[in-house]
Amino acid sequence: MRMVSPVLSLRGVTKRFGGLVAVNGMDFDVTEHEVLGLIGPNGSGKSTTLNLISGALMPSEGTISLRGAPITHLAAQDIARKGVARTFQLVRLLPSMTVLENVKAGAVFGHRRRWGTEANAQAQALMEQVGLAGRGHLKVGQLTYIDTKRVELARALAGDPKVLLLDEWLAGLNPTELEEGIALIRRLRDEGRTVILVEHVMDAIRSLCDRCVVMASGTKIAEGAVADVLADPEVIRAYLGDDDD
Ligand SMILES: Nc1ncnc2c1ncn2[C@@H]1O[C@H](COP(=O)(O)OP(=O)(O)OP(=O)(O)O)[C@@H](O)[C@H]1O
Repeated sequence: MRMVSPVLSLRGVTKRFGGLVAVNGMDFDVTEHEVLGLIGPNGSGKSTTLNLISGALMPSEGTISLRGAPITHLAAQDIARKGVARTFQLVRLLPSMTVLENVKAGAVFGHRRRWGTEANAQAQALMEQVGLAGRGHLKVGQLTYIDTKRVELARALAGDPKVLLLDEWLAGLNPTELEEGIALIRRLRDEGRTVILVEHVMDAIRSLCDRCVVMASGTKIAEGAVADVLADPEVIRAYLGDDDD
């Protein structure tokens, strides 16, 4: 059997906030070109897990490795530089800057730095890819909600990340936008990107993910092929106990 070495590995990753264990001994791998869904009821620890991977938070225990090299205690900007890019649940862009400037900022801070004409050319290509062609001159503050999300995605892609973390990127979209958003992520998948998708939209998980990891109360309760995991009685119980879904 051919061994596929993981792009990203978590081993025993734990995060405590005072007495609360928000993430409890998480173990999982993401292999190259895989779209891994990270799902679970509200408050189960998904965003905290992404924050630990991207370096916004430090784990209390455990190890996070990128292509076998530990990144556990690096600062967020160093982790970004090594190739982990993310989008946020609440879009974080520079509102007084243009779309083009925001996308190019991603090329400066990312894994593969680009400047000048090279950064411009790449930003134009990415804007086209995410559906923002011709809108590079607009200020981000003038955009519709879905377009700000497109900018965030293009900015995250601009540094050529080895792993892309999408934190509820589809949240808040109307049904038409949702279809466009899913198609957009599918294209990323088809071009071989490695992605962790935190998402409440189950149709998106079903249509985009190879595998998923399910969290409940900070702990991994299931992992595997999407259809199997979603049929797992423990997973169903965890979701039924969640009043918000
Ligand atoms: N900075 C923090 N300080 C204290 N507690 C926190 C902090 N961040 C998260 N928590 C708590 O950790 C737990 C996990 O939260 P987290 O946001 O990771 O869940 P989630 O699965 O992403 O939820 P949602 O689906 O609602 O976004 C929750 O109980 C939350 O209140």
